[in-house]
Amino acid sequence: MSSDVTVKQLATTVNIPVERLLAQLNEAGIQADAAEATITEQEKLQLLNYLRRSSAKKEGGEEPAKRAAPTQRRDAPTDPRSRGPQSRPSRPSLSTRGGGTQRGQKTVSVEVRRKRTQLRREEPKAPAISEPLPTAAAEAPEQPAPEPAAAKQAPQRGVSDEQRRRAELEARRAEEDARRLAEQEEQERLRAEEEARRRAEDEARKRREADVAAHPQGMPTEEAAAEVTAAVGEQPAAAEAETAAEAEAQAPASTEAETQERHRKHVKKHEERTDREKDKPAKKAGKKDAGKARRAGGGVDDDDAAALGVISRPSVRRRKKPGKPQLAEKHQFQRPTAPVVREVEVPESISVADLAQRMSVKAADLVKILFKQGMMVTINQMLDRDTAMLLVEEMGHRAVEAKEKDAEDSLMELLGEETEQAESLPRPPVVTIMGHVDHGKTSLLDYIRRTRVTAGEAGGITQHIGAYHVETDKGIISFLDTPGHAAFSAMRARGAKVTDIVILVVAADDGVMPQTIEAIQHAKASGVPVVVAINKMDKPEANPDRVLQELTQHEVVAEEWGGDTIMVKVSAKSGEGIDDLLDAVLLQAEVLELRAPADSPAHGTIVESSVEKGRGPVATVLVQSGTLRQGDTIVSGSEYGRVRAMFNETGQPVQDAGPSIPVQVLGLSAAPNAGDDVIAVTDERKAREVAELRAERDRQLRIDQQGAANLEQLFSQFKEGETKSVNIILKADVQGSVEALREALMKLSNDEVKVAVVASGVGGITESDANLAVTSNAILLGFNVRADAAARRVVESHGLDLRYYSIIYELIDDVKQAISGMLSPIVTEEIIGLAEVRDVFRSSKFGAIAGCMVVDGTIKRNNPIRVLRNNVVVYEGALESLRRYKDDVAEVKAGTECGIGVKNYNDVQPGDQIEVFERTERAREL
Ligand SMILES: Nc1nc2c(ncn2[C@@H]2O[C@H](COP(=O)(O)OP(=O)(O)OP(=O)(O)O)[C@@H](O)[C@H]2O)c(=O)[nH]1
Repeated sequence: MSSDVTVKQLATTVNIPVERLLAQLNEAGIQADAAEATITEQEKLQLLNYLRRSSAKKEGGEEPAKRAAPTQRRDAPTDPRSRGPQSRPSRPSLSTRGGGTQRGQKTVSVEVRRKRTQLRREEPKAPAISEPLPTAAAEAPEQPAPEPAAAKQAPQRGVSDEQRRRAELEARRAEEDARRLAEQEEQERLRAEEEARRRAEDEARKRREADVAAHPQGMPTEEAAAEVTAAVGEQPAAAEAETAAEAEAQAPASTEAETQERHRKHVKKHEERTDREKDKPAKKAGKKDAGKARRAGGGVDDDDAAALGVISRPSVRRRKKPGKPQLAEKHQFQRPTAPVVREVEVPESISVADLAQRMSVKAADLVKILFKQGMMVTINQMLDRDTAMLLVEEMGHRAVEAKEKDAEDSLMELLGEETEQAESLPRPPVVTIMGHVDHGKTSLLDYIRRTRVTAGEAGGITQHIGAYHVETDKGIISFLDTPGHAAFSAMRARGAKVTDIVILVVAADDGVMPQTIEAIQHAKASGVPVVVAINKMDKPEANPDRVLQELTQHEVVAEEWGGDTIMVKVSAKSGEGIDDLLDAVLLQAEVLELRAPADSPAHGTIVESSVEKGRGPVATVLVQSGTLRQGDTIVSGSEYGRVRAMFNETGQPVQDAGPSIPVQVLGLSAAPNAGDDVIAVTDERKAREVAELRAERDRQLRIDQQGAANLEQLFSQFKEGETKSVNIILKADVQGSVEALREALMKLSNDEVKVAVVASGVGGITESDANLAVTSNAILLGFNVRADAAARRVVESHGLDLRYYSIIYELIDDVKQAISGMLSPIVTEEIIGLAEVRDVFRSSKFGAIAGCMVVDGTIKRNNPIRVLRNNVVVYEGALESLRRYKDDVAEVKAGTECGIGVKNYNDVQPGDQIEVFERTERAREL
């Protein structure tokens, strides 16, 4: 076969214009001026050499021979035609193409080849493929043909790179998924392992598939581009095909090896994690399994899918799942930006946890805050109200004192419910008689009682129990047996609204007098209707019209004068008009429509009480609603008890008493006060609880109102001549001091003021001393001794006056000056901190350092101190050093450890206390 071709044929073969080929031939020194000119094989080679030289010059001016070697070496593994001298045309082909604007493309192609070369470690078939080289060289002029192909391959290679990256990304994501899933397959470990293995296999297969899918598309295309770019002519096609096939076989092989390695690592990691984390909920794992299965099947994560613009079914499901979190995010977004200020109700005492809950914060946060403030607390520790309120304010909320719903409240609530439920029936009126002195109140009450109260069989003598009831033809009336508005207003002041109707007694011979007016005012202020009894009508000087007229001036207008007040002319002496009066009262009661339930627990008021010899506490109870029965447990004020017996106003025992009926009750723990309420309760324990609560409240009230024995108060009272004795309880460190002080104090007594040392002794002030001070209204004086914690509690709760002294003169002088009312400005000592010595360290440099725990207040570096041993002062001085760890500090708060060095005192012992105090002076106010 002749290798000679015409220029046209060659131009067609290499796909360049004939003119351009002719120009190149001419430049190469080959005579060819027409398309039909024949080009010999020799001329072809000549052209090829020319083109190669030309390319070399353009690329760097190097000689082709010099440059050939590296080119060959580089190309050798991939391009079989580069082997041997014939392979050189491959470079000129590039050069030819690379001239001018084509250069960039050429460079890209070379890079691709190199890349592929790196992937292919072996080139066993290179010699075989090199066979067509001469042909390839001969075909050199045909190089322009690959140009478009190469140009097209560039984006293709880009796509293949993208695919490879994606495949790798997939692999990585699959691994990540596997890891996440593995973490959540705890309780179903075996199954999870099995499944993970299966999934890992799936992934590996998928990755292989992905790689295979990526490489066959990418590599051969890329390879073809490289081959086409490198080779010229059609002959290399077979070799190229082989190379491509080889690449196909090779590249996945290496990728697969890597994949398998990754897979092995992944499975191992997964198993380790699975073993490590077994305690997560199986449910979660199950859910994740489902997701895993989906992902394994889909092979593409949602993110990938999104990146690829693909929405797979699993991804749709996964998108659905975060629905709630999305909502939550929405809420979060809408969360108010301003701090939420809560109104926090703070009871007397509250645990840290409860307080945190009321503020909707973590208990641990409160513990932290308290810790910063020097309080070491646990979440279950109870905080007092003051601390809790400060804490609430600290957290930015508003603290309000909680209104405690105590036993009393709940009892009253229960009573209210029961009263409401019971049927309300008409009840008798309760009457109080008021009027001016000597207008005949007592006489009237006595007359009614004497004539109306059915006397008991035993002696027929009516009892004075503070109230009685009478039975008339028209109904029952109860009278409170303590006349006068003072008693009435006293009851009112105690909140007892007992009276329904007031009988205002006005002596017909005396008319309206000052107390008559007061009575009118009291009755009106209370909204209680008045029935006027114009008394002493039997007297000749009686002038009822004058009474009517005077009453009118005080807006009490008789019916006959156009008003609404019933006025009855009576005589307590003769009994005239008494029935009319009772009728009038019942008529008024009718108007008032008085009703109360009878079938419910009793609720009433104490009218009178006393302690009688042989009977114990006796109380007259006016039942206001319900029925009081013998055997009932009642609570009255701060007393309680079981109704042992009940008597009526004639002294006869009764079993029960309904609304508006007064009875005398035996069985209370002590005599309650007039005006105290009486409540029947079903449970004695509850009665006691309420009574104790009230007793405590009363006690506190008394303390608040009166205060306890106070030196300043006593001394100020001396001036007013109200107090004639000063009671003192004296405790000192040694007997000598006690005696000396006692004697000195006794000498202070004079004719006007008596100083009484109620008790004295050696040692700290104890709880018993403090209690004695309470009962004897005494002042506590400690000389070189201190009160213990229990004593301090009593002192605080009763507001006792407790003073500490270290100098006898000062103590005596204080009392003396106080007595003489010449107290100079008061120098008070306030103990601001107390530390307990836990351990003592000896240092040659610092002497004895006491390792302390601050138990109360704050230890301040510059304040004076005292060292106490068993509550007795053993040293007074100053601090040498105050340290926290190695730092010198100015102060240390309660609950914190510190190191204390006492100036000039090295005898500190574990168990000692170091108190830090502050002296303040203030002017006396007398
Ligand atoms: N003639 C006459 N004297 C009466 C009548 N009522 C009371 N007295 C007399 O008036 C005096 C005072 O009567 P009391 O019943 O003590 O009057 P009181 O309002 O209770 O007086 P105090 O308890 O001091 O507030 C007594 O001497 C009675 O005897 C009456 O209706 N007619």
